[in-house]
Amino acid sequence: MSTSEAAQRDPDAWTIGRLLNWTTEFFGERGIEPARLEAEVLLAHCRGCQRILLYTAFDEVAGEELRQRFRDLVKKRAAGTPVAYLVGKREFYSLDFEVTPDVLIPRPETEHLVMAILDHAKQQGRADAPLRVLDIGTGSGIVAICLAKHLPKSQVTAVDLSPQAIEVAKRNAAKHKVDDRVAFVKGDAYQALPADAKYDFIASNPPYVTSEEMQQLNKTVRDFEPALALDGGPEGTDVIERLIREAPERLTPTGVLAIEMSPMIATRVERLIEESPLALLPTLKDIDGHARIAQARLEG
Ligand SMILES: C[S@@+](CC[C@H](N)C(=O)[O-])C[C@H]1O[C@@H](n2cnc3c(N)ncnc32)[C@H](O)[C@@H]1O
Repeated sequence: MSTSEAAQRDPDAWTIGRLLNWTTEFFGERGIEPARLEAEVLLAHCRGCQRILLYTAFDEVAGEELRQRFRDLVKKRAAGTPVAYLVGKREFYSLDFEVTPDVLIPRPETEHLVMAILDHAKQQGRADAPLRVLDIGTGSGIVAICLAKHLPKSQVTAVDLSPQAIEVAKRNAAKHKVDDRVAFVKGDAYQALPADAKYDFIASNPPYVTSEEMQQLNKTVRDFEPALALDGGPEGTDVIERLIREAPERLTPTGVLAIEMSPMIATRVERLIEESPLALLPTLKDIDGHARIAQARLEG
């Protein structure tokens, strides 16, 4: 008897479909959204299949071992652990990246940071040039690695204060076969870089949550993602101020600095650029129309 025939005989059998429906309701009641998607991602992970294949197995009875594994993850998710940490990966810019609790979970907004740099490289007609690129606060390495992949002759330097994050980023660079062109540096912003090093592009998604906002963050973010990746100090601009202040010495004459920020601090970040020797370029909006990427270049 096949597992789907078994399901037809026993309406109480835990089929893939019933597990999904039950978990979607369970997550929904606890405010875990998108409930269906999260249930699917966890079940597909436990079953070792793509999410889409759950639908062809809808009537299949789930074995005890699969149910146990799934139950454990559902419990952890209900207690707040983000799905990306439970499955150990997240997609960004159409690539899969390893994530652990030592790194921020990649956000879709950050794709605008990658696109901003790629657009500048194309506009300058230098996408295939041997560019020098710097990513400050690399975390899982997503920005550095996507830029290395799409700027095939570039040499990328990726900096982070967290040695644990750098280990994750190194594995991601190897996985995506750009480890020969991405150098990782443990350090504080520009401090550990050679004194005379200059870059064609500086990208950063720094910590930019204000101290007040840190208290109001969703528990799944505040209690599980690294504070070092989020906390931008009282105004959210502790790291951003330093990135802007020291950029004039770090950019090549045609170089561009692009910084991801929260729309809440956009005006302040633009003012910091205007007060610096840099020229402010138009701020880019994200898909929701929020000011998201501040940009600057050397004056003149
Ligand atoms: C918002 S996360 C961004 C991670 C990754 N780039 C991304 O977009 O998902 C900020 C990162 O900056 C690092 N960081 C915080 N302060 C730093 C500093 N002063 N110098 C270098 N890295 C820093 C954190 O460890 C964290 O990995």
